[in-house]
Amino acid sequence: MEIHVENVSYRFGEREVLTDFSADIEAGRVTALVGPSGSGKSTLLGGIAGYVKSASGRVTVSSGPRSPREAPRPEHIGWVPQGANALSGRTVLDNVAIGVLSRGITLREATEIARAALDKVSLGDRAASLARELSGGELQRIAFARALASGRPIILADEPTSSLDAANTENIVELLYALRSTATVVVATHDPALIAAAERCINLREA
Ligand SMILES: Nc1ncnc2c1ncn2[C@@H]1O[C@H](COP(=O)(O)OP(=O)(O)OP(=O)(O)O)[C@@H](O)[C@H]1O
Repeated sequence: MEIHVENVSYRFGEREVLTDFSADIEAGRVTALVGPSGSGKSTLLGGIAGYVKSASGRVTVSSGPRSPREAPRPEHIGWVPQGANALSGRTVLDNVAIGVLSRGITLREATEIARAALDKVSLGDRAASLARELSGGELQRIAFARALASGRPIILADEPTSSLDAANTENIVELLYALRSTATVVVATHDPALIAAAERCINLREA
């Protein structure tokens, strides 16, 4: 799915963020939103997700260049929160299946989808572990597995490697590359390793 950001400005009280900002984000590659602290990376992710409303301009999504544009809906967006965000006393499998169940499918189907997503993030062998037994890097991968299992066409991740070491960062980069064949992947980041790996960087300060 493509994302179209057209002349948006966001306003928080007196403060304006991203004045008259535009960008088109294509499907099929990893896009990084970069820029100094406070430049509006998280705000723009929230705008794409549809929960931060712009003061002017609009954000729309479409399934291709010639397809009609529409406002992003919750069912378009897989949101990957930053850092540890799992139910610590539940298994890794439960943590992923819980999100899938909200689609109204059977427990058995949800479990199968969750297992496939865990395999894709290389956590298949930890499915029965309790989330509290996992490392920070593994917890971040659970968050990606949830977004993946949701089957949503846009995956948004805010600073997904901010608390990770080099090896775990490399795992996340590989994961982003794997995800981009089925979803449009956008990350907000300061991490030089992730910026170097991204196929496109949108610099919010220069825009
Ligand atoms: N809900 C809010 N209420 C008031 N101000 C806000 C709100 N959300 C964001 N801001 C302000 O908007 C500006 C941009 O914030 P945002 O979090 O988007 O920046 P960022 O580029 O993601 O920063 P960082 O790299 O530090 O995470 C900041 O000055 C911030 O204080």
